[in-house]
Amino acid sequence: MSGAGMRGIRRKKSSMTEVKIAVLGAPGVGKSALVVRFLTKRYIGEYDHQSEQRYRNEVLVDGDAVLFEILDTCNNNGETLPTPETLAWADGLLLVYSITDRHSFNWVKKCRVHFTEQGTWPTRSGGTSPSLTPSPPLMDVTSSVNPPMVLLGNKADMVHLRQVSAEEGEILAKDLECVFSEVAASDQVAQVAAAFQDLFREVQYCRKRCKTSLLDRVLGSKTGRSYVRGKSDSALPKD
Ligand SMILES: Nc1nc2c(ncn2[C@@H]2O[C@H](COP(=O)(O)OP(=O)(O)OP(=O)(O)O)[C@@H](O)[C@H]2O)c(=O)[nH]1
Repeated sequence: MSGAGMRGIRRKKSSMTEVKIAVLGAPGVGKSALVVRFLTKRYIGEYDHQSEQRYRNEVLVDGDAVLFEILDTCNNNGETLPTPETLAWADGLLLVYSITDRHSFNWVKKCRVHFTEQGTWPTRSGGTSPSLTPSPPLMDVTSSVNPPMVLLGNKADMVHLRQVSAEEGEILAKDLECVFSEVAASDQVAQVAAAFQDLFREVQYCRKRCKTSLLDRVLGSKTGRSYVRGKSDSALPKD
């Protein structure tokens, strides 16, 4: 990000919130285009397909600087499902398909089954890939919870080639209990940024919920809290 772009960001290095996001999807759905759009506001049209890329950048969310670490994954054959290492590394997942590619939508559906089979957000003490440092434990690994996710139907500018309806995206998002939107990395800056920011808020909510449930357990509290996924923390009832 340019110096000018960073000028408005309040720098609180020591206490800056960090978030690790893995961008997952079938080949060619626009993963790199979305990441580059979010971090630089630019769209360059052609991107490296050979290897996964990692980015670290500060971005302003709700008035605070957040350090985004983003893994732009590489799925060369279109069959590979997210590895346990990637899932263990990430705080949140951006699941991407292209509205012009039915196979890419099916790939995300396969991921959903894959998560269910795993039964839980993979344990943080699991294996680490050589290039990835695991985050500290986020939540109780014995609980069965979906990872914080956002589902994106990319290439929404190509409606004439649409193969997946918006309704299908909404249904899948309901299933995954996550926020959904259709975007076009090629045209939209704000909408793409909003998707990453929504995911960050989901991760923050999860972190808070994890702390709360631990506290509940320690204090023996029986009070339950409900959460409407997709709402920002500000929309949640105050303790
Ligand atoms: N029309 C249109 N094309 C897009 C959009 N987003 C990405 N593309 C194009 O789709 C192609 C693939 O985009 P990438 O960002 O490389 O896709 P990827 O998912 O990272 O691809 P792999 O690295 O092969 O997995 C490129 O030619 C992009 O320019 C979009 O919103 N609309």
